[in-house]
Amino acid sequence: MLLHNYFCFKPFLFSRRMGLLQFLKSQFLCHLIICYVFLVSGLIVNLIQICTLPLWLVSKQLARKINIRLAYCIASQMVAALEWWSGTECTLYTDPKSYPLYGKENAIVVLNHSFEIDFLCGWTFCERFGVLGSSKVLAKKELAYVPVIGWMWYFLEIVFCKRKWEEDRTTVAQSLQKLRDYPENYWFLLYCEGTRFTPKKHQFSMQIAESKGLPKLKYHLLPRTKGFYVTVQNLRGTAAAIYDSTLNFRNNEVPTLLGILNGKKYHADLYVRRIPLESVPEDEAECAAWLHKLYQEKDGFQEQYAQTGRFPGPMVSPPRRPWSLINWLFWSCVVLYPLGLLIAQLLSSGSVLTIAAAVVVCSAVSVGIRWMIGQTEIDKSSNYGIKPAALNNN
Ligand SMILES: CC/C=C\C/C=C\C/C=C\C/C=C\C/C=C\C/C=C\CCC(=O)SCCNC(=O)CCNC(=O)[C@H](O)C(C)(C)COP(=O)(O)OP(=O)(O)OC[C@H]1O[C@@H](n2cnc3c(N)ncnc32)[C@H](O)[C@@H]1OP(=O)(O)O
Ligand SMILES: CCCCCCCCCCCCCCCCCC(=O)OC[C@@H](O)COP(=O)(O)O
Repeated sequence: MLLHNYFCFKPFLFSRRMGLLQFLKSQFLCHLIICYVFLVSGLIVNLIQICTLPLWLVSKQLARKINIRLAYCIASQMVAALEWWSGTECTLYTDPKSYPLYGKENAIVVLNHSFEIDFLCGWTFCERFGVLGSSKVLAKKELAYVPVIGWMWYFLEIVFCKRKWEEDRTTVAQSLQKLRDYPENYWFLLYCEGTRFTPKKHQFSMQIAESKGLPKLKYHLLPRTKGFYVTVQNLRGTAAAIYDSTLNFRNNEVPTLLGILNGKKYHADLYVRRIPLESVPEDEAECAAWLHKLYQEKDGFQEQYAQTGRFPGPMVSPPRRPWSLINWLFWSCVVLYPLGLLIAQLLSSGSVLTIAAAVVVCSAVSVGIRWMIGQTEIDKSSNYGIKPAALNNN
């Protein structure tokens, strides 16, 4: 019961209308198994990643390629939860001429930051275009300490920022420079809004827009331009294009990671415009103005979505691939078999103390996973964007 409460699941009554599969998907035991597989396999992968450290000295490119595959083992489990467990559908609106280039070039992705699972939908598109293991992001430093994902990112050369420009201006540029000779195609994700959308942050950022004489945005926070400028400047000649991406969900749904774990099916729509990198101005002020204009256009696309339920342009649904599921099944076999043996041994031992110790460990793991899921929740979002930078409590 205690474990159940940690996951805040709604009280559940089996109704005839609900299929057996849906019933199973809502069961705490299933969630526990999925989370156990994710956590234990993730920690094993983290350990293997540490073992690749000496290889970096001998062959950096080989070490990177191995780490791309190891990162895939972790990230694709979350993608499998979205596309195979919850059955969430992902539709792409894009120009058919750009479509063949996706996954075949390095690109900087500019995405709105309004949903708890926007990063997971991003990952799902990465998976479908074959760049999941190598995908990158400009992430807040706090995420580097999240077990499994944050630790994996260290080996993937993810670019971290403190969201304090005085400190970030050199570290971010240095990290970006290192990506210039990356051996495989990657998408570099940039949430220019810098934090997740909340009404309070929106109100605050629109005051800033007003003070700068910029038009107000209805669906976005005012974009931060410095990270965008430094990314474009440092990846010029390496990244071919900006993928201006605007995400929304059908039926005004508010998707969550807990919803995905509960097997809830959502429908994501992503509008992507491919903009050649050469068309982004080199001058800093012009580049900032270019980004502000981009966000005004993005706001227009969201308005159109709100009015009509669709984005401009033709629709395609890039097919889901079996690899994320195969990867999950592989890791399940690896980590569930020893667990089964351990449980059988525990029960046959009949020792109350050992069984109590197992329950305590199990509860601790549940609390740990619940904390990790909490990192994705908007109501636990930082104060960034509602206070002067000096007072930020990230
Ligand atoms: C075909 C398919 C296509 C696409 C598929 C989609 C996606 C897939 C791609 C890849 C997937 C990869 C990975 C995904 C996995 C996981 C990702 C998960 C999470 C990570 C996300 C984060 O951590 S977001 C937070 C960190 N990132 C950022 O903050 C980036 C943006 N920020 C910046 O660029 C900042 O400039 C900075 C961080 C570099 C520096 O921060 P600082 O606070 O010092 O900022 P500034 O100096 O810029 O701030 C002051 C200026 O900002 C103006 N402003 C606007 N609003 C405010 C406000 N509310 N408060 C204060 N100031 C504000 C202000 O006026 C200043 O303006 P100036 O004109 O003076 O610059
Ligand atoms: C297989 C499925 C297993 C499911 C259970 C496992 C749960 C693991 C959860 C791992 C979470 C990792 C966090 C990565 C991404 C968080 C993205 C995010 O949205 O970060 C917020 C920042 O952008 C801005 O921060 P704020 O200033 O809004 O604060």
